[in-house]
Parts: sequence; structure tokens; C-alpha cells
Amino acid sequence: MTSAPVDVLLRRLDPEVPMPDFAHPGDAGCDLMTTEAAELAPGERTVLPTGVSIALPDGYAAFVHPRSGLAARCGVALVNAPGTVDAGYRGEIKVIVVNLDPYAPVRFDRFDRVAQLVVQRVEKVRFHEVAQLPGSARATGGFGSTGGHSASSTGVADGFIAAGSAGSDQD
Ligand SMILES: O=c1ccn([C@H]2C[C@H](O)[C@@H](COP(=O)(O)OP(=O)(O)OP(=O)(O)O)O2)c(=O)[nH]1
Ligand SMILES: [Mg+2]
Repeated sequence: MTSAPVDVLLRRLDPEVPMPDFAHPGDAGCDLMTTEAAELAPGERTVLPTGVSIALPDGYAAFVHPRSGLAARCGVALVNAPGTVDAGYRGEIKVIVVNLDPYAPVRFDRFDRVAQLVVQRVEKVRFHEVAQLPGSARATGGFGSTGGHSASSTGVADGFIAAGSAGSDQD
């Protein structure tokens, strides 16, 4: 059984940009296109405009995800993946791309599909401060506490995580 689609208002800021579309029934994401051509050197990043803005219903958010084909073929990633589009955001949806290929530049032409947008229901949350959290089987274990992999990066193994990055383990 398929559920009824969620209605999302969409404004085209570029009159020539095609409407976002789902390639197949059941696809989670619809592709976002860049309205500006760009070329990125290895390691370079930029913010690409998509020519669309949306109004999501209350209780929803949209997430800007990478496209796996671009990632596999060209090493293109989204710096903030997944980007979060808040229900109240009325500005142009933008895509923050980075060329992770160490050697080859990557070129985007106008209307190339650069990312995909996934609309999801999100819970409303209220925080209640407590002195102690209820116990759980995992407790404070994380960051590889269950083992099962042998990969290691010199930086992390030697403790060279930049000061100010997340990761203090308070309980
Ligand atoms: O990939 C993205 C991520 C965000 N946005 C837009 C929609 C989102 O609602 C707004 C703010 O995003 P976010 O909260 O991630 O950025 P911030 O740096 O926290 O900005 P702000 O202080 O405006 O919340 O920017 C995009 O267009 N593309
Ligand atoms: Mg924010």
C-alpha cells in the first residue's frame, strides 16, 4: 500500500530550471540541479544555487543528500551531508559541494544534477533536564566500543584530533 504524497510548495527562482522529479516510483530523493556552471580543482569546494525554494509543511524537513554516481565517478561529496532544510526556510536551496578527487578537476554545467532532496517527517522535541539518565545496555560505549574493524587512521590513533572538535565523553 502506498501512502498519500506530502504536498510541498515550490517556487522556481530560475524560470528555466526543470521541476524536481522522482526518477522512479518509490525513490526517496528527487534530484537538485545547479543553475550555475562551476569548475572545482581537487580539494576545492563551492556553494551551488539550485534555482528553487520550498515551503514544507510543519513537522517536516528536507535533507540535501549526495548522489552516489557523482561520488563514485568524480569524488564529489557534500561538505555538510546531509544538509538540513528547515520547514520555515524560504530561501534558495543551495548545495555545498567539494571535489575530493586528489588529481582531477570536476566541472558542473548548468542544470547538471548535483544532489538529491529527501523530505522527511521530523519529531517535535522538548528537552527535560535531569541529573541522571536512565541506564541502558550500551551505556556510554561508543566510537568503536564494540570493535569489529581493524582500520585506523594515523591522526586519530595518535590523538591528533583538532582542539574544539566534538568528542568529549562526559557522563
Ligand atoms: O545544504 C543545505 C543546508 C542548509 N540550507 C539552508 C536551509 C536551512 O534551513 C538553512 C540553514 O541551514 P543550517 O541550519 O544547516 O545552517 P546554519 O549554519 O546553522 O545557519 P542558520 O544559523 O541560518 O540556521 O540553510 C541549504 O539550502 N542547503
Ligand atoms: Mg541552523
